Amino acid sequence: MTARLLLEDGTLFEGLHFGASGESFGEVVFNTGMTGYQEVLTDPSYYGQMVTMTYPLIGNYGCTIDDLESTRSHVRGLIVREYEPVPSHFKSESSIHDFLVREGVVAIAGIDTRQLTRILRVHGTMRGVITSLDTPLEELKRKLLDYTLPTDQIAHVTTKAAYRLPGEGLRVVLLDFGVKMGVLRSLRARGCDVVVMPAYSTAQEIMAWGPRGVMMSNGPGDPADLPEIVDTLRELIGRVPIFGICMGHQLLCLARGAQTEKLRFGHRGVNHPVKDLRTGRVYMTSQNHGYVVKESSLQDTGLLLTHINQNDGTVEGVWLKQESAFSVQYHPEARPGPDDSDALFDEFIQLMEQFSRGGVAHV
Ligand SMILES: NC(=O)CC[C@H](N)C(=O)O
Repeated sequence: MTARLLLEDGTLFEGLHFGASGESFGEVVFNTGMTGYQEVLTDPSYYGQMVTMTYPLIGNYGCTIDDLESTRSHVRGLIVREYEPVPSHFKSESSIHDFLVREGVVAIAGIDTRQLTRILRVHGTMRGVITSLDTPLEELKRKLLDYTLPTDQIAHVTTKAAYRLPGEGLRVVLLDFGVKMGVLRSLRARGCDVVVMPAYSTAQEIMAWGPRGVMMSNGPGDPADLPEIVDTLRELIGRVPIFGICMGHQLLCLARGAQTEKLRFGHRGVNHPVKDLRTGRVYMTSQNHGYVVKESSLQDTGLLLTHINQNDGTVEGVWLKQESAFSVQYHPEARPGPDDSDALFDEFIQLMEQFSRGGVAHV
């Protein structure tokens, strides 16, 4: 069975169909991880995107409940060089094909993913459509040009109601913009009493839980589309320690008056080198973002630049010392990816403890 991938610049790839049948539109992005396809498929930050994996063989170790980053898949499509229908791993519970069928994700294999990635690197991420149907090419082109990328992604992935994951340790409110299980796991591994709250919770609702700290999660879409959340954050900064990851980092910076912009092709993969400017150490990090904080806009915001990307020099972390808030553009929860930066969660715990010793009232 064949499938086609059409890009908005008119490039057409013909390949083999696998996964769910149908026609699916989204923003085409690439991920450079050798492994981690299931975490990518279930990371809510990919909501509305179609992902091509640059590693040429996908599906060889199958799928397992242990590798889920949320309860379902959020990508609009998967594009691979070769997919393996018969997985080989002791933990595998299903093939990637069966997983994609269950999740309704249309996929295409057998195309030159290096060529596709080069197109995206040169011209930037763009809209695309994967189809297993016989739609005439001209009609497909028209439909693709009519397709607009969503702007309300967070509404689709945030929790509808607050819920608590009880723990013996410090209470943390986690603002859910599309949280990955890895972030929750990292907090719970440190005993935190986690309250997960909807993205649009007010500062009053958040502080009513008496949190010792607020964690702001990863999430899909453009942070500049979320002015109400930025206003809420502005109210929280300085009242309670804050730790932001990826979308959470971008929102913290916006709340201090910095700006974000879209990268041409983003950072998605598990081997992005990041330098901690405070120590000079370089860490391998897991990343998934298309937007970035503009370094020039950090001036006069009080945000201290703490981390930069070694590949392109972009902002990877900031610190608000007086206000006990910090954030990183990358993923210390490392799902998938290296856990070099796991200690950031310990820093958050220390920050919350210090803040309490400072005797500052939370509410
Ligand atoms: N993983 C994330 O939180 C991504 C943040 C934002 N959606 C971006 O693409 O930059």
